[in-house]
Amino acid sequence: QTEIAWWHAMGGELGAKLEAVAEGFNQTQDDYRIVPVYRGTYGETLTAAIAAFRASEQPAIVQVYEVGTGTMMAAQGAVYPVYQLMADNDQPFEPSEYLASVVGYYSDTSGNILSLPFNSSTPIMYYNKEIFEAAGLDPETPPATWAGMEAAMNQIVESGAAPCGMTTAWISWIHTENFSALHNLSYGTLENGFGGLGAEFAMNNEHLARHWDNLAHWEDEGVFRYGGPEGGPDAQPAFLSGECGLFMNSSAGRAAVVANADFEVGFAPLPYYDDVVETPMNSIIGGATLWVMQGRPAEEYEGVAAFFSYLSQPEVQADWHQDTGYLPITNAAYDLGQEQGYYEANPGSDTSIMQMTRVEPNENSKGLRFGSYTQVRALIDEEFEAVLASDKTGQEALDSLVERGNQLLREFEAANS
Ligand SMILES: O=P(O)(O)OC[C@H](O)CO
Repeated sequence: QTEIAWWHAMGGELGAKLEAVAEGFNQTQDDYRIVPVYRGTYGETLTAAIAAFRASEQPAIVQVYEVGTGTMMAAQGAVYPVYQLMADNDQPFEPSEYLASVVGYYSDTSGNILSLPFNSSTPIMYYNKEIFEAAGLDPETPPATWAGMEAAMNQIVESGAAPCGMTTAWISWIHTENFSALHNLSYGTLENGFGGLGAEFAMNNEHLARHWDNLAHWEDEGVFRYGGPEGGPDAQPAFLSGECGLFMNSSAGRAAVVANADFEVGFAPLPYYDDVVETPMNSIIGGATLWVMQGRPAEEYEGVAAFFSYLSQPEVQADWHQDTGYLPITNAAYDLGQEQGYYEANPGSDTSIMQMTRVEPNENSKGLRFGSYTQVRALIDEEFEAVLASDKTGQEALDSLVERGNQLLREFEAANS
């Protein structure tokens, strides 16, 4: 039996479900055994995979978050493109069967898909209906705008319904990148980096600056609680324990919410500033894809291709989507959920899909692709924390982010062209 290592970044409920998916494949045949290995956060997993490749100790499969795509695409020689892997191993693979917005994110300029869409998500809002009721808010009408959010946060705290109005995961992904997409604001030149390595950051606009200032102001007032850097590890516990009434997180936060919330949870699209856009754009995808690394024995690649075919089956995809809150990656998996009556039986389970597909994505909302973005994400957290500490205004922090981020982009461009 050939063992195939799969490095991943899924802890908690998601990790358990990922292991069940691998075991599901292992049970279907005897030739290969997928061995999942948890490597920490997305950032840590990507860094570990690159270091392992340099030391010739790379796994066959590594799960890389969406913002690592630019780095992986540039890592020629390290990556075995998925379209090629499937063709080399005679496994059928039809990109048009996958959701268009997901395929576009992970294809090269010739339209070839380079990594396997496995767990794509998009951020949504969760809220505690019991806290809403206790605060005198309508539990069936979550705030749609940031003005409504401010009023709801204040009412939750002032009424004594909970000590915290709102908390959030991912300042970078939700309150910087998706914020820009929803409000139809450019994040960077050259179509947010899709047009080539020469792109520059351009997110230092007054609207994002105001939003960062607002978050800092609400934190000062005690109605917003910062969840920490990168994924915001303190946010989900603060929501699940009933301390914060509203919570923004990946649609895949659904798994933990369903497993652990002992109150009724509402699901809603992300709020927007109605003086910036009349109606918000689509949100952008997050989550991760599976990249195959070069340099492993041929029999491992046969097994990887068979595993990827297994992962793409409608039943496997639909189960994973429904159990976790990740998007249904194939059209067939979404159709299957509809036939099963899943979305009707589970109100809010399609909030993510609706929000992502409500308008045709444009160059500000189809996503971003920049090199060295793991480091840029760390800069976003650092600059945002400087605003929280009142060391900088939102505008000063974003100007500094653009300058420091562009420095990283120029270094990345020089190293990869
Ligand atoms: O929590 P996930 O897996 O949906 O990922 C969130 C972000 O997209 C990571 O960049």
